[in-house]
Amino acid sequence: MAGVQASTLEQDIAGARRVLGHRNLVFVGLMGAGKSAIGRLVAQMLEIPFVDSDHEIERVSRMTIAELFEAYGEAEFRALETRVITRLMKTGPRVLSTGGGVFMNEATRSRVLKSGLSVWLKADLDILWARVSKRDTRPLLKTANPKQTLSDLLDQRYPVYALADVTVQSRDDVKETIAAEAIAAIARLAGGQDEIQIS
Ligand SMILES: Nc1ncnc2c1ncn2[C@@H]1O[C@H](COP(=O)(O)OP(=O)(O)O)[C@@H](O)[C@H]1O
Ligand SMILES: O=C(O)C1=C[C@@H](OP(=O)(O)O)[C@@H](O)[C@H](O)C1
Ligand SMILES: [Mg+2]
Repeated sequence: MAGVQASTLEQDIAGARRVLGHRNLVFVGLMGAGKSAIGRLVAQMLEIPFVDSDHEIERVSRMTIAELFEAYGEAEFRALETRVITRLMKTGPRVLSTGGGVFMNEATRSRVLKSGLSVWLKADLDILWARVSKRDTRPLLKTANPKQTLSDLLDQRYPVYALADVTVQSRDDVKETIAAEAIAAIARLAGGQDEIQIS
């Protein structure tokens, strides 16, 4: 019944907000997983602020991600990304959707695991490819065989993304359903973890 589902969602929202406390909810995962789209939706549902690290980088640099890669190279982009995430992790709560490389940085990952709550949006290669191939905004995929590049990144990164606190399967279902699943998964952490304070 719709009423029962609605009240369950409301309970999950309240539960997730309690579990989160002052922490940031950090979405991690590969390009196309839906971190930006689902993160924004989850923030709306939890009624907490939303920040996308790529958008924040574009705002402070006044350049697009593609322009940054082009002008300064990946290393400089990563340095900027680390600075932005480090700053954002100091206050909360908010939903923070990261770029796919953020959680691969060991120091950043430790910071997120220590003071945030991380959700890995996990998706199969074909779903990721179907989504990212519609746009050419991702410089790492400007290769001779971008699907193979994505597949290689998946092999390298999935063992690391798996260190996130929660895993949610991102699939071809409406975004609201995936967002609700992420919220339910966070609510289920109640009692399972000590509150971690932001330092
Ligand atoms: N569950 C979904 N169903 C349909 N389209 C989706 C879903 N999740 C994400 N998308 C779309 O896929 C594309 C990539 O999503 P995005 O949020 O930018 O991923 P990421 O930030 O992880 O790279 C966007 O066009 C987004 O609207
Ligand atoms: O995986 C990566 O290393 C990257 C992912 C992108 O963000 P999305 O994961 O939001 O596409 C963006 O930060 C940049 O192109 C690099
Ligand atoms: Mg994104």
